[in-house]
Amino acid sequence: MGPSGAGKSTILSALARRSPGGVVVTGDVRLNGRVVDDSIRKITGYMYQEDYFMTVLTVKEHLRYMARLKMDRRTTQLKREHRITTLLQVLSLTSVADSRIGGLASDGEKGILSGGEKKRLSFATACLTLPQLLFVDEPTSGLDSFTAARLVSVMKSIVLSTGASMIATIHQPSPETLAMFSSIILVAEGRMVFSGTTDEALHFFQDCGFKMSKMITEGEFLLECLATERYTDEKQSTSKLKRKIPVRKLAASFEASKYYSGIEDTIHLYEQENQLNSSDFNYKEPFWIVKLFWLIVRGILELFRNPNVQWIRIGQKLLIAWTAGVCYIGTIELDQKGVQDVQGVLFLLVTENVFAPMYAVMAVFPKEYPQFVREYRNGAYSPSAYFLSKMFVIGPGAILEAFLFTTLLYVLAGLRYELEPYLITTAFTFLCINVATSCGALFANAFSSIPVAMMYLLPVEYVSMVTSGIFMKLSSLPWMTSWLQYVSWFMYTYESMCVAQWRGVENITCPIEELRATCLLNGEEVLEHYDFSANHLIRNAVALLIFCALFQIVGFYCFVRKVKREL
Ligand SMILES: Nc1ncnc2c1ncn2[C@@H]1O[C@H](COP(=O)(O)OP(=O)(O)OP(=O)(O)O)[C@@H](O)[C@H]1O
Repeated sequence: MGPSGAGKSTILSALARRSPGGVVVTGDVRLNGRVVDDSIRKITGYMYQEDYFMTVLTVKEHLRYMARLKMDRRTTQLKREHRITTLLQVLSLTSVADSRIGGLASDGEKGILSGGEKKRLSFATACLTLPQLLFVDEPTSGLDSFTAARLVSVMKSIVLSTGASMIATIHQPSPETLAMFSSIILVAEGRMVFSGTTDEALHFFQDCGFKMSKMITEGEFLLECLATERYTDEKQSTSKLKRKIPVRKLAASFEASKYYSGIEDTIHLYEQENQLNSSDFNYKEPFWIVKLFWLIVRGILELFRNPNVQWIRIGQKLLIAWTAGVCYIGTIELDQKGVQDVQGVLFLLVTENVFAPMYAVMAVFPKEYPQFVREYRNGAYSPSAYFLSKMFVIGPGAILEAFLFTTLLYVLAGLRYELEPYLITTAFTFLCINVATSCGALFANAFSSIPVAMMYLLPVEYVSMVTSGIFMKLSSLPWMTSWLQYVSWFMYTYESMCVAQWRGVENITCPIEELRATCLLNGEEVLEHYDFSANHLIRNAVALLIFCALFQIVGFYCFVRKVKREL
């Protein structure tokens, strides 16, 4: 307990070994005398001050997925369901078990669960694994004093029923709430100022010269003793304190007091009597592949539940295909004008299948990052399982969009009505889209923010587009930039689509016989005109697969590096 900014959350996360990146923690964290490492994350529960949930899930679904990701792999389905049902009942969440969790206030969405219900759901999530030690950061913030006291009371009964311990930070407890804590640690300016029972704390501060007015509660009195701001004019102070003592001095007085030596004796006793043995950590987390599976299932469910993500984008795609397609209806013939029209449609197919999926993926990673951080710090899954699950979840949606877009535009524009060219066009659309999504994942994770990522991505995209053969003859590229065509995934896709349309076309009409020398008279000439070769299909497919793999590997490396740096 301590005033705002005293360092409560910092010390709690340090004890739970969940400190954010950049926070330097010195010393050991000991559990019954034994030094613990980061594996403590898997065997302890942690409830954060702010809630982050996948808001389109229902309360029960959320708990079910978290149970699959976190509960001991030996737990049976029956026991999992029983644990969820019990928690829902004890935390009075049964009536909202099938309601969607709703958005965060900061999302601008209206939340379906109330603030108190979300706090209880957070607590249920932290309790799922029956942890023997629970860290709870400001469980009562934002709640009225009655609801806060009720919540702490329910938390305490759940924790006691499993024989566990709970360490909570608390800002301004009501007398009822404060009375529920068996001992308190008072913190100010990042220092421990007192540790013991509430009664001992009152005695300690009164010994230090503070006088408690009858007008204020015990909690208010303790907070006022720790208040760091100094009043220039005593009359401005609502405090009835006799005098102010700097926190540094208070901490020194505590260290010299009998209460402090009592703590040292207790620690010593615990070290001797309560050495943990390895069976205390008898927790077997679910297998990596099982976590990956449930992350994919959860991601797919979210995708289908969230119309903004999927259905609207599919509708938008079909609309673009239709709008573009109707402009070409009846225009494509095997003549000189038709060549330009076909090349135009192919250009639309390539660009539309690159930019939209790439930007969609770029938006996903930063949006979900806060929730990933929470779940990762709680030991729910690894960065590799999360990253791969995203690729699996985003891939099919993007492919469905591409398939619908390509098919509609292909038919409306009247590209070659034969199975083989259609299949080649669709296959390269799939490959291109996978390269684009992988590239989006790479840039989203390689840079600190999306604007910075865009700053680097746009030039790369433009170079890739300019050297694709759409805008200039590849043979006319100057020698120092001609190699760029081989790193242009636009080029590999565009060339393959051109081959699909023009390979085997034997006659393209020329309007004026005298101009035959300047006309493109068959498909082979069209391909030659663009410096493309009909033999490059396999090469292009392999190149796109290599791009995809490369972007995924580097993207994953950047994601892991970012996680390691920040967490
Ligand atoms: N021991 C410490 N040494 C240096 N800086 C610290 C220490 N403890 C906390 N801080 C810094 O003080 C600031 C406030 O810390 P923290 O958020 O933990 O406070 P809090 O008591 O939880 O605040 P609130 O009640 O407003 O959530 C943070 O910037 C944190 O990095």
